Amino acid sequence: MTRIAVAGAGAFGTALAVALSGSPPEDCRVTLWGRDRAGMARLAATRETARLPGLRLPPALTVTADPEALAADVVLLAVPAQALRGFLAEHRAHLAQAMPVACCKGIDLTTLEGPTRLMAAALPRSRPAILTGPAFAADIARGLPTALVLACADETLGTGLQRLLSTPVLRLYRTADVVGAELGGALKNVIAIACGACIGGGLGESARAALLTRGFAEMRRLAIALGAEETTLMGLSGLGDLVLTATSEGSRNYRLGLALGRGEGFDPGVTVEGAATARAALALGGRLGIAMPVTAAVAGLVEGRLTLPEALRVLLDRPLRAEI
Ligand SMILES: NC(=O)C1=CN([C@@H]2O[C@H](COP(=O)(O)OP(=O)(O)OC[C@H]3O[C@@H](n4cnc5c(N)ncnc54)[C@H](OP(=O)(O)O)[C@@H]3O)[C@@H](O)[C@H]2O)C=CC1
Ligand SMILES: O=C(CO)COP(=O)(O)O
Repeated sequence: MTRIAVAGAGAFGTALAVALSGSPPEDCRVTLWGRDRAGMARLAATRETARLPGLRLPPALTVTADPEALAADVVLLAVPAQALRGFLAEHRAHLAQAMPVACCKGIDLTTLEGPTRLMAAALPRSRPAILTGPAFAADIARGLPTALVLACADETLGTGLQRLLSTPVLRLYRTADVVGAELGGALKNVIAIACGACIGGGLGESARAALLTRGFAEMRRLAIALGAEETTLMGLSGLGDLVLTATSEGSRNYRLGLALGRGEGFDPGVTVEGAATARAALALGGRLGIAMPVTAAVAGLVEGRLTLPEALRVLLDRPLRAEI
């Protein structure tokens, strides 16, 4: 019996827990853990959540706020990237024996580290993995076909996780390039905000294609400098997730961009990973001497330092150069 715990009962954690408990690939038991005791008691009773309207939790899925549930064999960490460090510090003891799998997309603003480095620092005996790629929680929860990538430096552990976490409709690919997988997922959110702002500001689909492509060049430059393999960025976590989130109103990052472009407000309670990650990526780029003009424009927009016309002018006034 393999015990899988999903930590974080938001949209993504709930969708993953539902997918895994609806069609257990092996002899395993799935538990969804959330920090909000009253909310988890309500979820256990109603089997419904406002984060995924229309979904009913399968009977096989256990729902709890008891942190003892985190002492499982495999724990999927589906809390936002900026909350991960605090979550790991708080629950280190429960997670000590678990195989942790990050399910978040971002770079920690304080340490400038990705999720797997945070996990390795907090849980030194673990071999961290990350599950990432192009899939909206709502699509996974509805059982639509999706593909993600499971990254783990240890190929044997990675192969085991790939098998354990795949379902007949959730197809996992595998890579040992943990850095590339986590940076692809983190950085695409920044470019999705840029693309949303472009459309929201009425700049047109041609401009969005240019931003998406030049933003992707920026993603690759930074990721490779940090040790990623280019092929990983060309895959599901990177190009695949960028195409999804930079073109769909299903993406919260894209919707924040739309709001910025239109000069509208945006609910600060919504998880939008690209806002903090833009600042973190810019800091990393500065440290490594890598030009990141699109990321700088997004950071300026999000922080209110730049208007959309000003951000556009900065991008267009850059010296003409070779396309690399
Ligand atoms: N939604 C999607 O389509 C996808 C999301 N992801 C990634 O998944 C991650 C989570 O996003 P998502 O589930 O959508 O976000 P949500 O906003 O839907 O949920 C976030 C969850 O994290 C919980 N949480 C926040 N801080 C902590 C903490 N310190 N300790 C414990 N729990 C905490 C929240 O609890 P509370 O409700 O109590 O605040 C909430 O349940 C993000 O990195 C996102 O990029 C990846 C692929 C798809
Ligand atoms: O990462 C996602 C899909 O792959 C979800 O994107 P948002 O966080 O922008 O909603």
